[in-house]
Amino acid sequence: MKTSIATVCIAGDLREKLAAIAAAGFDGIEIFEQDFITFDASPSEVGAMVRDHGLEISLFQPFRDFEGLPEPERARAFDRMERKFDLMQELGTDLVLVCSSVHPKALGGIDRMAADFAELGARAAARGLRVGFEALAWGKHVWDHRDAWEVVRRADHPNIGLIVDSFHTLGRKLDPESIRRIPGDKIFFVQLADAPLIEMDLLYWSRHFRNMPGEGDLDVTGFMRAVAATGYDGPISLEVFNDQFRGGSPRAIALDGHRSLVWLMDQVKRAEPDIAIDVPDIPPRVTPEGVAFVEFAANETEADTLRKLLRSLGFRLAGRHIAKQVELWQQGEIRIVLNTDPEGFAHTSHIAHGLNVCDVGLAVDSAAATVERATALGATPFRQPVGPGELEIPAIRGVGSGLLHFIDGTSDLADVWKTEFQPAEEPETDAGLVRIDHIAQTMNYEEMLTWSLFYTSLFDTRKQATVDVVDPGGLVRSQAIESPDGALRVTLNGAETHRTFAGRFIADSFGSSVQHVAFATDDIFATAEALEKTGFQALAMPENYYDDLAARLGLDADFVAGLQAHNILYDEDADGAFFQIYSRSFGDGIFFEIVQRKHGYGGYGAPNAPFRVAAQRRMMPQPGMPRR
Ligand SMILES: O=C(O)c1ccc(O)c(O)c1
Ligand SMILES: [Mg+2]
Repeated sequence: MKTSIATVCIAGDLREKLAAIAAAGFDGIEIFEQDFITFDASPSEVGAMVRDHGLEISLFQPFRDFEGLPEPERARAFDRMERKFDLMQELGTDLVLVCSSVHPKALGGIDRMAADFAELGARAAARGLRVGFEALAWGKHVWDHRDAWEVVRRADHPNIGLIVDSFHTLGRKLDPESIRRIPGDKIFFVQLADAPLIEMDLLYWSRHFRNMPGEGDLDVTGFMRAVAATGYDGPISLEVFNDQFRGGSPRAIALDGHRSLVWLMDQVKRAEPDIAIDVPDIPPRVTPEGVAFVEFAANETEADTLRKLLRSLGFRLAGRHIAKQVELWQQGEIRIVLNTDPEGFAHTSHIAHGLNVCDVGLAVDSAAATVERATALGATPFRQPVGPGELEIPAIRGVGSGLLHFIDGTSDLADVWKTEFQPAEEPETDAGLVRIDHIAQTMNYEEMLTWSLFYTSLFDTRKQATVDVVDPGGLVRSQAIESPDGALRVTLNGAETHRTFAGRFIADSFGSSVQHVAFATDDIFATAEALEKTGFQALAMPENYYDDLAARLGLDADFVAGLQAHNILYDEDADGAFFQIYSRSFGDGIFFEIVQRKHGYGGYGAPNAPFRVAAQRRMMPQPGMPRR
């Protein structure tokens, strides 16, 4: 199955767009007329430029306000189309999209429109060209693909077909199943876009908020299943109008687009096993089993700070690497790897970002299958030289600057801690931290969709609704991505400005990455008491917070006093309760969190986030003042 993307989807001039589209692996493009007109080269030069990139022009679009016009506008529309036919022939494409009319003079009537298309079909056929009719969700008379299909059916011309666009169908809440009964050879082209569910004017929503399949809330998979069932075997093409994408990195957006199509067609193929769909077989979405380790890159001074902090959190040094300056710190099932080695990826990462989480290890069923799926989705596999006695652990580059390693239980990989580390013989210590609850990654707001698509396309995960966290320096949008059983929980935090605590972290560490790691305890008060003995310094929460908490949730005074005594933050949802303790931040604003989930609490303490952020900001060094 061929893939295509409309040139409107991404930033840059036509040349930059083509380079990015070709590099991402697409087969073709929809040339948006605007992109052609603004480019200073002849149609045949543009056609050659596209083909030089190994791409074909799968569609020329849009042609507006064609059908249903009275004379003399009708004759004018045909003349106009003849000029565009000339252009298409010079460009080297045989298909044009006509979108349903919004012309004030356009008349209704299926037969009138069908007659216009029948005549247009004859003119197109004379030149060996084809015309596809698309129902815009806000068309004057035609705004439903079923009506567009009826026009095409009655036009009854081999050179006239239907174009379906998931946004117009799903945005109008039309049932995509109605597409299943249309003959596949009468569908000339398929455009795909997703969008977040926001109540607003259809046209505005379409022109500014579309996103890649899987990035929004529409059932693009259901739409594409119905299309696939018709036997349609033409290109599947992205047509995404999005303000951020237009100003984003052409390469990154093109890669996201290609990834979304690979994900989509894999979903469709699995859901419709009886339909022959011409896409390669790839391993299924991976079920994460947990976070196997979190690795910090540090220099010696930073490593000392981190060691002290880890000890104060109840961790112990569990092992030293057989060959490298790498330590393993452990508590419960939590493994923190501290890498100060002067060579390798961690060192390079430290040079670029300073103290940072350079690597996250995930436990999966099959590490090899995970890398295979990730690679099919456009991720870059990672390798570095393996020393004697070391294992080759499958890895990829994550979306930020870090790595993701995959550890499975079926091979020697499960024994990596025994194979590569010598026990440190330190006495067992414990503050009751048992496992990693979640990992929080911070990025610029514009990168959030890239990250969420990365996780949701590779792993069996779902997105929670986005919440806004108000930082005194601006908004931070936060979205959780979770596997069904919670074994992997990642929160994505998109900073709009560099004045927020999260934004400052990105600026100071020169890139997006893990800003905090949350450890789970099964008894927050026991943990808090243990931490008092180990010298842990919690982030101090103000009295105002506790007064409000008591009032807001109607809590018992003794209970609130207990929370306050240990700087514990608290939240409740319909199911259960949530307790949080924060560490002070270190490095460029990294911190740890300790959480307890009671009775299936499903969130992340979003109501507490503004108060936590404010407390962290109070601890930040102010100009001319020492850090408190
Ligand atoms: O917003 C528009 O006008 C427009 C144009 C062409 C399309 O294919 C489309 O889906 C929307
Ligand atoms: Mg369209």
